[in-house]
This record gives sequence, C-alpha cells and structure tokens, in this order.
Amino acid sequence: MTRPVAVLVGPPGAGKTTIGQLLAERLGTNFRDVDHDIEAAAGKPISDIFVDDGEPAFRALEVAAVRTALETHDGVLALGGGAVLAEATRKALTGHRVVFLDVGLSDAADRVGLNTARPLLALNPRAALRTMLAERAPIYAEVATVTVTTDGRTPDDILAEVVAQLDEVPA
Ligand SMILES: Nc1ncnc2c1ncn2[C@@H]1O[C@H](COP(=O)(O)OP(=O)(O)O)[C@@H](O)[C@H]1O
Ligand SMILES: O=C(O)C1=C[C@@H](OP(=O)(O)O)[C@@H](O)[C@H](O)C1
Ligand SMILES: [Mg+2]
Repeated sequence: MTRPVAVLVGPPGAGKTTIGQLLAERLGTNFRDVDHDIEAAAGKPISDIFVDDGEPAFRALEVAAVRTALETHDGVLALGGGAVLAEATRKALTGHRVVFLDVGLSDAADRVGLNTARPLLALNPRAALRTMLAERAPIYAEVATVTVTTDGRTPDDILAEVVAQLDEVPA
C-alpha cells in the first residue's frame, strides 16, 4: 500500500510548505501540497474558491484531496492548516507519520504577513491567527506522532530536528 513518508500539519505560517519541500529533498522523494491539489482540481487559487464558493465548499474539496493524497502519494505531504478540522481527515491520518510543526502567534504573524493568499487571515491576520492557534492546538497535538517547535528557528535547523525525530518513530 502506498503512503506518505511523512504528513506535515500545523497552523498557517508554521512552515509546512517550506519544510515539506526541504524534507522531501533531503529524503530524495517527492513533495506534494494538498493546497496545490485543491487549486488544480478547482482550476483557481484558494482565495478565489473562498470568495466564489465559500469556506464549506473549500473544506469539502479539502477532505477529498487529503483522502486521495494519503492513498496515492508516497513522498512528503503537506496539509493546509485547517485540514485537521474535519473528523474524516483526523480519522484518515490514523497510522500515518504526522509531523506537527508548532508555531507561536508572533512568528506565525510575521511569516504570513499581509496578503490575500490566505483568505481567513486577510482581514486581521494577528486576531485570526490567535483564535486559530487556541482552537486548533489540541487537534494538531491529537493527530501528531512527532512535534517540532519552529519559533525563532531557521528552516535548516527545523529540518534537522524533523529528520532526527522521524528516525525515532516507526516508518
Ligand atoms: N523557520 C522559518 N523562519 C522564517 N521564515 C519562515 C520559516 N518557515 C517558513 N517561513 C516563511 O514563512 C512563510 C510561510 O511559510 P509556509 O511554508 O508557506 O507555511 P505554511 O505552509 O505552514 O502556511 C513563507 O514566506 C516562508 O518562506
Ligand atoms: O488554516 C486554514 O484554515 C487554511 C490554511 C491554508 O494553508 P496553509 O496552512 O498552508 O497556509 C489554506 O489551506 C487555506 O487558506 C485555509
Ligand atoms: Mg502551506
């Protein structure tokens, strides 16, 4: 059965896309980002999906995209920050190697900045992130088999810890 070597979860700005790419390079495998799969399936950027179709439509696409990716991708997989909100996705993650990239409000806000690419953060990124971090922290912890703190650390430093921790959990 095909399965990802690692699945990265965590809030927006945790570095799932960035660290996921580096981890795939390090392991000599492919990187896949579910946000990208959703954009390809919808034929438009995530910001347009939210505006045209609404968040529930985005979440439905996301559940389907995560399920497909978990079943078909054998490299490193990054999920969008809100993917774990769906019970179906939390269940589907059971038995996978799930890396929670943790980040605090200050670093997350600095990293996402002010732009429209993440529609849930477009209005007031700091306030939205504060609520997200509080609501989602227990969910990320619940699905994770490995947790790595990213605050104040370079991507290379984070990558080294992810690799070291993955070496200690069964494949
Ligand atoms: N450890 C880090 N230190 C500084 N900037 C980072 C770090 N990790 C990611 N970034 C930057 O933060 C932004 C968000 O990173 P990204 O990988 O897209 O996060 P996510 O996919 O978790 O939302 C990007 O501009 C990225 O270059
Ligand atoms: O946290 C969220 O609800 C979201 C996070 C985004 O992905 P990143 O975590 O990669 O920014 C993207 O899936 C969408 O904008 C919704
Ligand atoms: Mg991302």
